[in-house]
Amino acid sequence: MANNDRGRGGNNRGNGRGRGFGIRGGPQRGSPRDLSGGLPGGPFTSPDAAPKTVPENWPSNVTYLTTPVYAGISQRQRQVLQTQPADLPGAPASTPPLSEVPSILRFGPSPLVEIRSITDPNHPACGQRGLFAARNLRAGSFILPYLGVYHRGNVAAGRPGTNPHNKRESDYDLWLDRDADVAVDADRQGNEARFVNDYRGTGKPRANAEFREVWDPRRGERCMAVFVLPAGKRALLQAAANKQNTNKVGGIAQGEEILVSYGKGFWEMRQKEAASAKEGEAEQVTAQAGEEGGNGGPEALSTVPESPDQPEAATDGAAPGPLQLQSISGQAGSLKVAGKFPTNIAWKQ
Ligand SMILES: C[S@@+](CC[C@H](N)C(=O)[O-])C[C@H]1O[C@@H](n2cnc3c(N)ncnc32)[C@H](O)[C@@H]1O
Repeated sequence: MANNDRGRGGNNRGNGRGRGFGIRGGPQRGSPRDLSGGLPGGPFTSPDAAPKTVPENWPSNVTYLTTPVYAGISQRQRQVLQTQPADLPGAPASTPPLSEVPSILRFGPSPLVEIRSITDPNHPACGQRGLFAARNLRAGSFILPYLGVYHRGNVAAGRPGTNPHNKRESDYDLWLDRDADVAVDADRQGNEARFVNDYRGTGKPRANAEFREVWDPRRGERCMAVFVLPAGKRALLQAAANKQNTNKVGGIAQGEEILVSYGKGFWEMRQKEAASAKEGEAEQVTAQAGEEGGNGGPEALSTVPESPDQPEAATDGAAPGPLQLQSISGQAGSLKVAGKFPTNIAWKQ
């Protein structure tokens, strides 16, 4: 965690905000941009069916949230979250206001996404769940907030079991504000956003979505959210040259999996964990072999995952650039580094 420098870093206030999302000189409070996914009338105004209280395929052992839960964060931290970064003491004058979630966004299951079980044996998260687009989602549009338990981020850093809100390490813990030491953990309580997988190993060359910090005017508070990545410059230029409608460039097609980049630090930490697990197992095998007179054999180690190749996400069809989380926006987030390296991993790239 401590060495994961993605997300809201120590000095990224006003640094790169607005890139790729069109908020430069953009929305003021009370005048949110259209982030509604590009559907006529917006997806939030015309629910398809009677409101559901829990999304389809929601796991019974996880509490479904429609607003965040707060655990162990101070009044001061809460105040920071209830302040636009531009209004924080010391923020550069150029800091733009955060984009706002659509003010008509309803609380509860999102009509834009579906949680699906992953059954494709080639998918590295096979046997788990993933998040899929239930409709065509326009490039750059807001998908849904990332809800969970707001907690002190560094309490559990490197010390599993020390975080009062969650005694186990979490694979769902996202930095909300590193400076204020607040993270959001959706391990046991969360919404559909907790099912967003990383693109690595899925066969997709890059992410099609990202975590981004936003302002929620319904609650007067900042939160993390999942956005469709903006269309790449090259694709836009290409479309313009072909006299195509540039509004239709990029985006996520209905039925496609929504994939982000968790950040290099997340996977690096898992590689380290896997390596030390491998060492630990090797030592155990050697010890057992000594005790039993056997040789342990390579099968004893076969469940330890191979080290993944980690291609960097590019922001468009152009040559791969720096990690997507950095290149798109200073508001982008990454999963905190905690938890175990997935044992079912099958990296193909
Ligand atoms: C935030 S959760 C994503 C949802 C998860 N698949 C589920 O069903 O709950 C993060 C975990 O999903 C798995 N995962 C996500 N993307 C992956 C990928 N590209 N390769 C391998 N495992 C992945 C890993 O176990 C990771 O710790």
